[in-house]
Amino acid sequence: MPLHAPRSQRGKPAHETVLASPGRSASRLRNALSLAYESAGPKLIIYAVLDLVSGVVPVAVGWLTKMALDRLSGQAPAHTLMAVAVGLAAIGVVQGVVPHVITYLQGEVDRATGTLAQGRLFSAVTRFVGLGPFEDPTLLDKLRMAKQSGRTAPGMVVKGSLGVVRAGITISGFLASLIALAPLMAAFVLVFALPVLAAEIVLSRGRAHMLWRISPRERREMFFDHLLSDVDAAKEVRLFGTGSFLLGRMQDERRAADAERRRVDRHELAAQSLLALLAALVSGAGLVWAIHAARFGTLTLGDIAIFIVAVAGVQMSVAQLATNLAQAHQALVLFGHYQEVSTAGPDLERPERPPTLPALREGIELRGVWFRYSEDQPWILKGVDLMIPQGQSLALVGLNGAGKSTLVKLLCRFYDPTRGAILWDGVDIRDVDPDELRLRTSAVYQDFMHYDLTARENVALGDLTALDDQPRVTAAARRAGVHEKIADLPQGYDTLITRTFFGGTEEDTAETGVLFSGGQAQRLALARALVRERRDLLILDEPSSGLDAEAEYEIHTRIREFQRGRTSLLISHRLGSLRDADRIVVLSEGRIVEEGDHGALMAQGGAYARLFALQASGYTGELVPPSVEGAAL
Ligand SMILES: Nc1ncnc2c1ncn2[C@@H]1O[C@H](COP(=O)(O)OP(=O)(O)OP(=O)(O)O)[C@@H](O)[C@H]1O
Repeated sequence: MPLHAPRSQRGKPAHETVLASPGRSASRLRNALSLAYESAGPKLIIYAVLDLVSGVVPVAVGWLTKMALDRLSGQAPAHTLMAVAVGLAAIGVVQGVVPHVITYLQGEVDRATGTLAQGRLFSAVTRFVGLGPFEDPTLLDKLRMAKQSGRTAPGMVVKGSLGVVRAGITISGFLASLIALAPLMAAFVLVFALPVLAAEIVLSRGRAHMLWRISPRERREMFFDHLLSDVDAAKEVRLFGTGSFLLGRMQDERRAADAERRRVDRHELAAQSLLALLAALVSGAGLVWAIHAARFGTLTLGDIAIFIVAVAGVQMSVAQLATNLAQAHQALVLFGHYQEVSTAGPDLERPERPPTLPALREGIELRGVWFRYSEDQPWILKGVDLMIPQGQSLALVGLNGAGKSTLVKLLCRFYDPTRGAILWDGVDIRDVDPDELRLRTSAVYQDFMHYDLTARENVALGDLTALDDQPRVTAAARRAGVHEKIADLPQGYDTLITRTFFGGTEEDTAETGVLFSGGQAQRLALARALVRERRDLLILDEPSSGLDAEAEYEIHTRIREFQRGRTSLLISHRLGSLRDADRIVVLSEGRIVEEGDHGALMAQGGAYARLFALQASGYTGELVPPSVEGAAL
């Protein structure tokens, strides 16, 4: 079952998924512990043994203290006093050293599990075939929590579970001591312990519930936080003076989330104060009884000492057990998000035994393709039939929002058509391995990426086999018209194209990283697509929108040469750059309304001709007939 909620359900808080059933908690506990064992086996075992042994220490201290007092007060033979003192001193050493060793081992276990968990989480995220999961708010919340908790939750589960067992050992030791001294008191303390545990579990569930409820607010807060500190947003924020407005929105989100946190904190304050009061009453009553019993000689001085230590020890350990239980429970809930994301099935069907995808021979066909982003959203493509023949260049023209980029996303299988099919030489692309499909495709997207990496890496990310192949990287950069610019940089292709961070070497200076202009960054993105040589399909979605006229002309000439004999799909609002395409297709409101080459479409005098004339008039200054001016696609 796909992890992300159907789009029709998006935005609904999934509270029911937050609180795990006992069965689910047990399976999460098993998985968290096995993750910790897998990543830090021997260290985990030593950590567990030391942690559990430290649960016996308070009981041993109680008994040794009783023995020392009984010997000192003459209520027991004094010849073993020195042995008791040595025992107490030895335990003091253990109490002094072991916690530090435990803290170190705990850190080691946390680091090892965190690294393994992070690897698994992001492997799962990169396994998503399409873009749908990244647009699903429920999944984004889970992912955010999984990212936070993947690093810490397994360690917290281990710590919490060990804490529960350790507290259990201490409680059992003290209860056994109390049973030996005063069985009624033992029963009294035990009966008191149960509601404390129950209350802590209820409180912990309430906190987990609250954390899930406020997570959309935290996500919005992070969004405003990003806007207020992001260099790209800084220009508009300053020019439009939106800083205080955005800050206000950010703080509104925080205040609303804080109100929820405060409500839960107050519940916890009230409940825990009540429990502490009850604890004080129980131990007070116990103390009165013990002193009374000592006056009548029923208890020795040592008995009173161990009695006081045992009552306090049981109460403290019950509180610790409850806290550890609550922590482990919270960690298990968070671990649940991690587990859900990291074990999520594919978002789009992957065929089990896909046939190998041969090189394109005939062409790619869109057959009756209908598409909408979700059931509650309008149709974007409405029955598109289109052939992209092998070896030909096809240009796609249309007004903003016509569906051009959507069609490109379907060709790359980022989404599946809602109806109809896309066929690669007659084979439905849903039946082939998406990775193979993408290996045969190259693209520059309208919203192209810039990586805060070196110039070489920015180009070679298009095909990692080119990372150490300078001639290929240079050839791609030349085709994209960015080679000269890179060659002039302080470290050439090894220059970081960012000022965000440096490479970490001692030679780093302020000159090490440089910033590229928008057009130069676009050329890098183009080089990245062009380094993917010998691909069957090249998609260029507005590849020159940020280029100056000279660069645009030059690059389109080079692209044309590069494209010759290749299958390509080109999208541009600058119609002049498309006129040499073998075929031009006009998309309007999700339907193909015209197609042909430039000459045929101009002769037809339809939407394309009107749009072309309108654009040309901007350059020639010729008047455009009213029919053209009012034209819409
Ligand atoms: N991820 C998405 N989820 C929901 N709707 C979307 C998504 N992406 C695009 N749309 C919608 O699909 C429609 C077509 O968008 P698309 O980007 O395909 O248009 P386009 O023809 O490429 O436009 P432009 O020329 O402005 O780039 C738009 O109305 C847009 O709002």
